[in-house]
Amino acid sequence: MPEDRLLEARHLARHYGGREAVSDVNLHVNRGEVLGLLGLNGAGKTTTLRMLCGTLAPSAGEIRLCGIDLLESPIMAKRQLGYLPEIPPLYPDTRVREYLHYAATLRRVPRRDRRVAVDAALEATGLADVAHRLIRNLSKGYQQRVGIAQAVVHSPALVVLDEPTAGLDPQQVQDIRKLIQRLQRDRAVIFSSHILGEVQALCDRVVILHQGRQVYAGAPQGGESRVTRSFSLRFRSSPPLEVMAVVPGVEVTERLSNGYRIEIGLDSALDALVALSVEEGWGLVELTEVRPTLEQVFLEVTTGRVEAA
Ligand SMILES: Nc1ncnc2c1ncn2[C@@H]1O[C@H](COP(=O)(O)OP(=O)(O)OP(=O)(O)O)[C@@H](O)[C@H]1O
Repeated sequence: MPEDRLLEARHLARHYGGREAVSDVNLHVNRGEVLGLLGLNGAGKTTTLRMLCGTLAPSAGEIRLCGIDLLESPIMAKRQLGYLPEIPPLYPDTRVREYLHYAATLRRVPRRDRRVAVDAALEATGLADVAHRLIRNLSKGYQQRVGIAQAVVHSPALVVLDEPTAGLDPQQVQDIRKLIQRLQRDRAVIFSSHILGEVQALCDRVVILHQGRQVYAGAPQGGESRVTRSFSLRFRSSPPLEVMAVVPGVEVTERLSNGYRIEIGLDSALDALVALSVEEGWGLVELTEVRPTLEQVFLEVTTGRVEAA
């Protein structure tokens, strides 16, 4: 495993009763990176993040945090990460500094280091001016910052944030996004969102989950690692749709002038199609891979609609 790899999860799965909520999710994040987990409500984001953080046991799969196996050495592995759940674990009747001091104690920061650790977390999250205030009296945006401060008070290498901007007003959303970018500098961040633009703006890499399955892993611009690949084909003498539709492993998704746009699962299907074209004398003049944008991938998997690239 590369030295800078702070988290690696392989073949993660989780069932609730007999129902599969997450299946065969593989992801990693390196130091200095932000990884975005994108998906609609119910896609499996929270279930995945809870498994990564050791608060929910996977039904299958393995997780390594800074090289430490989470299932074999949970206490040591969990020291490496900070976690902000979807509902921040705040005590509204405590003051910000008092609460962070408590969080540092829970995180086993040595007593002599706690004041410095709390000051650093207050500073990093822009809370120094409200350190003496009751959490109950803070705005939702500031309460979310307190939630992030408790996740970083023990200086973890990896920070996991579950929908950190949900329910905030546009200004508060901007503030939290800037904060995520600052956190990334000397550690790694994983956060979940159902907002495509947010993930594109903040992330180095994106994983899209849909109905518990990983349907995309790659760059925020899109164009990589899809389960199926898309090609446009043009012919001198285009075969009829009925003929194209029965080529094994090839799915026609759009009719083009003198050709088709197709989806294939395996490269062998493409080889077979090219061979057939030669055999039948269709005169294949163009074969181009169509690399969809992240927006197209997201739309396609969430609505079942294929948009022209
Ligand atoms: N404790 C549970 N028991 C049974 N089913 C659950 C449980 N937790 C989640 N699920 C189901 O598992 C699926 C994935 O849920 P999960 O909360 O991980 O999705 P999500 O992408 O985080 O959605 P949201 O954005 O709404 O939180 C959903 O169908 C959900 O109803």
